[in-house]
Amino acid sequence: MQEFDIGIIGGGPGGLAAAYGLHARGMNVAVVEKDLWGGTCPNRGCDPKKILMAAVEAQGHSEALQGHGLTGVPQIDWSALMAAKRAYTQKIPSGTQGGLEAAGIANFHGTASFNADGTLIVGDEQLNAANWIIATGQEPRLPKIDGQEWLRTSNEFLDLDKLPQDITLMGAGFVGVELAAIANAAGSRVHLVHHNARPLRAFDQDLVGDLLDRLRENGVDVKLDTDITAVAPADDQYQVTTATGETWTTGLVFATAGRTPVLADLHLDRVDVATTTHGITVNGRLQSSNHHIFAVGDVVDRPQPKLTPVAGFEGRYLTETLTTCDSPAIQYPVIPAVVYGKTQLAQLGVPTVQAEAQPEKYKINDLDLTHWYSYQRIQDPHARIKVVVDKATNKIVGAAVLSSEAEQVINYLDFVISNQLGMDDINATIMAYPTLASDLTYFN
Ligand SMILES: Cc1cc2nc3c(=O)[nH]c(=O)nc-3n(C[C@H](O)[C@H](O)[C@H](O)COP(=O)(O)OP(=O)(O)OC[C@H]3O[C@@H](n4cnc5c(N)ncnc54)[C@H](O)[C@@H]3O)c2cc1C
Ligand SMILES: NC(=O)c1ccc[n+]([C@@H]2O[C@H](COP(=O)([O-])OP(=O)(O)OC[C@H]3O[C@@H](n4cnc5c(N)ncnc54)[C@H](O)[C@@H]3O)[C@@H](O)[C@H]2O)c1
Repeated sequence: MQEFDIGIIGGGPGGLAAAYGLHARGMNVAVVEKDLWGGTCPNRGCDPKKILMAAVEAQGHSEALQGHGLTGVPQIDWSALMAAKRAYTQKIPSGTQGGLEAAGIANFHGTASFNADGTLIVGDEQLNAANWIIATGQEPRLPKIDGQEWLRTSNEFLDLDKLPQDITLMGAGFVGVELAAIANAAGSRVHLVHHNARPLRAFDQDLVGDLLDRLRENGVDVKLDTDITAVAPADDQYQVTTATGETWTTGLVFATAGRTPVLADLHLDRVDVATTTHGITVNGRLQSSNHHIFAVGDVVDRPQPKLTPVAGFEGRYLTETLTTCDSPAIQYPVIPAVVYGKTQLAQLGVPTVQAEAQPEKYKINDLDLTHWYSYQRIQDPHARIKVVVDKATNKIVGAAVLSSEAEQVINYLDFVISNQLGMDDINATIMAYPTLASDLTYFN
């Protein structure tokens, strides 16, 4: 039996943030990982996806400048792009584990499960800790349809040796829309199929509509209100069937219909940890129904979006909580969300739908940016922002942005909102011109 102050299950962004923070505060910490050290984000999530997106973005910028100074649209060489991605991801697990070793943090590779006495089994090892942190993340959900066994997931997409000429994505959430943008840019015919009329439902629906229009213009077959009911092999391809009897043949079908918490191996029933279908139930201190077991990251049942910076924020919060008496409940700052692609959709702070419902409190500046200098310069085909302003303070409290530059604009606005800056503060700052940052002056 090995004894620790804190045992952390899951070596992704949430678990690692907690591990390094608690170790720095003098705690004797152990981390357990069953698969790839580093977790989803750097191995099969954000980072590999964004490497593929680099080529997508470059192609999008080149397309926009055809007839405006550039000729010839660059084509994506999938094998070379995948090699570039692998050159990055292959180093992640060993590099992450090496970092733990170098810091002197105990690490165990294997699947962790609890015993009824509250100790943890990892292969042949038995660990005991005063407190535990569960950071086991989420995994792709496979919808229950005929031929479920033929469905692939984002894990396989982000490591495909060869991209089929035709693919089908089942679900138009973050993952489905981003993979559609990548496959479309790389030359595949993409069917993006969503079961209801509200894809990316957490985002401003006008801007989601604009984004889907852009995908359609680029050749993506977007099907809303369409239920895929069966997938069956057909020669070396697959036949897809919908509830209305529509069928088509496609190279591969990917389930992009959401993710589900990774709990199965843990035997949480043995240690009285309450869960829902959305993950581990926690109080404001990220403490589960077992007061010695905490949870962070994607595996937590909470309303905040499941993103890497949120997992890291929670990990750092537990560093405080587990080393300080009477720490307050977690308070999240505003959280930016970005759907990447040639056209990016980003959102932050008070949602436009909430602002529309409270016209006495908020005004919305709905600005078509397409003809603004920053976007004309790069010939961005469609750029729009909705800025939510609190009428009482005249300060920006939220925004929804659609453009090829939305990821940058949303981070500038994050800085403005998080620091409660007003237009006077913005105008008092001299920013390099002409840049996206200097546009901030004109948003309110
Ligand atoms: C395709 C894709 C793209 C994404 N893009 C972005 C993006 O652009 N920006 C962004 O902010 N977020 C993005 N995300 C979300 C982001 O990856 C997650 O929010 C983040 O990884 C959550 O971190 P985590 O530590 O909670 O979980 P994870 O990173 O999932 O880590 C959990 C770890 O726990 C391990 N584990 C599970 N069970 C056990 C067990 N019993 N014993 C031991 N170990 C166990 C797992 O193997 C895993 O390594 C993306 C996700 C996907 C799938
Ligand atoms: N850029 C980013 O930051 C980024 C990228 C990818 C993932 N993520 C994170 O990972 C999480 C999971 O992403 P996701 O896209 O897997 O989930 P999601 O919940 O964002 O989207 C899944 C979508 O699939 C739909 N769906 C469910 N069942 C379906 C079915 N049978 N047929 C068709 N559609 C169906 C759902 O209505 C939903 O809109 C996100 O919520 C986000 O927090 C973030």
